[in-house]
Amino acid sequence: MNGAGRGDRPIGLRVSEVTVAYNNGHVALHDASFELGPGTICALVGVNGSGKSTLFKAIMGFVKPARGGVTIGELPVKRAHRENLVAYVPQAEDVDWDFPVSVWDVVLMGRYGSMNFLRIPRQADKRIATESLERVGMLGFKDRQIGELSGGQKKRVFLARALAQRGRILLLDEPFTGVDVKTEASIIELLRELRDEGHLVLVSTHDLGSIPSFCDRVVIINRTVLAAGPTHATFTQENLARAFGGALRDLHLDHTDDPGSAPNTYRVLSDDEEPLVFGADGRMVAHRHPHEEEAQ
Ligand SMILES: Nc1ncnc2c1ncn2[C@@H]1O[C@H](COP(=O)(O)OP(=O)(O)OP(=O)(O)O)[C@@H](O)[C@H]1O
Repeated sequence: MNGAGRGDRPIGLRVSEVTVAYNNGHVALHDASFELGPGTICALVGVNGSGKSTLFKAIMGFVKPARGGVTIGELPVKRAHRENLVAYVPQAEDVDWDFPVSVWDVVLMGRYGSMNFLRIPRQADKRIATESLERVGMLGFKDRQIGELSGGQKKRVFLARALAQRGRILLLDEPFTGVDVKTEASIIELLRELRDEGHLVLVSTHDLGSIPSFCDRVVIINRTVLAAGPTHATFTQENLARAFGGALRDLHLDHTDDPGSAPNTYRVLSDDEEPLVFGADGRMVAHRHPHEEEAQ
């Protein structure tokens, strides 16, 4: 473990004018800038191909920006990763599930950065791996091969690996894709606990409807940062329309049932998950249907 080192302190993240071009010349991100402090859950949203995974890869040091840079707790990326400050939960498609390895081995990998070159786990490593599996409700599966788990169970095991790493920053690439409602709720609960312990959690998701319920901040991207800030100010109809354009279903509801009151106009943006409902003033009413609001 890092003992009383930097790994136990609150750590923020700064992305400054990051431009990433792939070898084929495609510029996936240009001039992307935002800053996040510790004790925060931030959603990263954008259409397919908008550069979310590329941004994670730049933060992880897997791709090198052509311009700009990332600092993690004031440290450059390489140094921050040597100090185990960032844990990453990749998209399911980025993992080779046929690799013959048990759930226990996957979670112990989260401890590699703290082990010596022989990678023999100490009691403390085993204790942390056990606690991490317990925290995601997967301890009972510890001897299973990773390839034999369901999609949602695999996600929870990778989350346990990230927890075992004890990074102060957690990057989660689409953790809710293909998981059931109960698992999503338990992952969100865990992210809230981590936020309250001072972690910074950056989570990319297409599940727009759930964002206002658990994210303090939002970064909206489309090959650059379109908007970044507190959820209430950033997660607006206007910004979402800019980012998603025709990719979201957009309904207008004129709500004129009560002849005695002024008509309310609702606008519903939906990504086929929970709909987002905005009032006539463009402010979010709820992430539910207006008729549900009415029934309360
Ligand atoms: N290794 C690569 N080589 C070339 N182009 C790439 C590479 N990886 C990604 N891209 C391109 O960069 C752009 C951004 O991809 P990225 O995976 O970052 O998007 P994303 O926002 O994570 O998308 P999704 O929501 O579909 O996961 C896309 O146009 C993609 O085709």
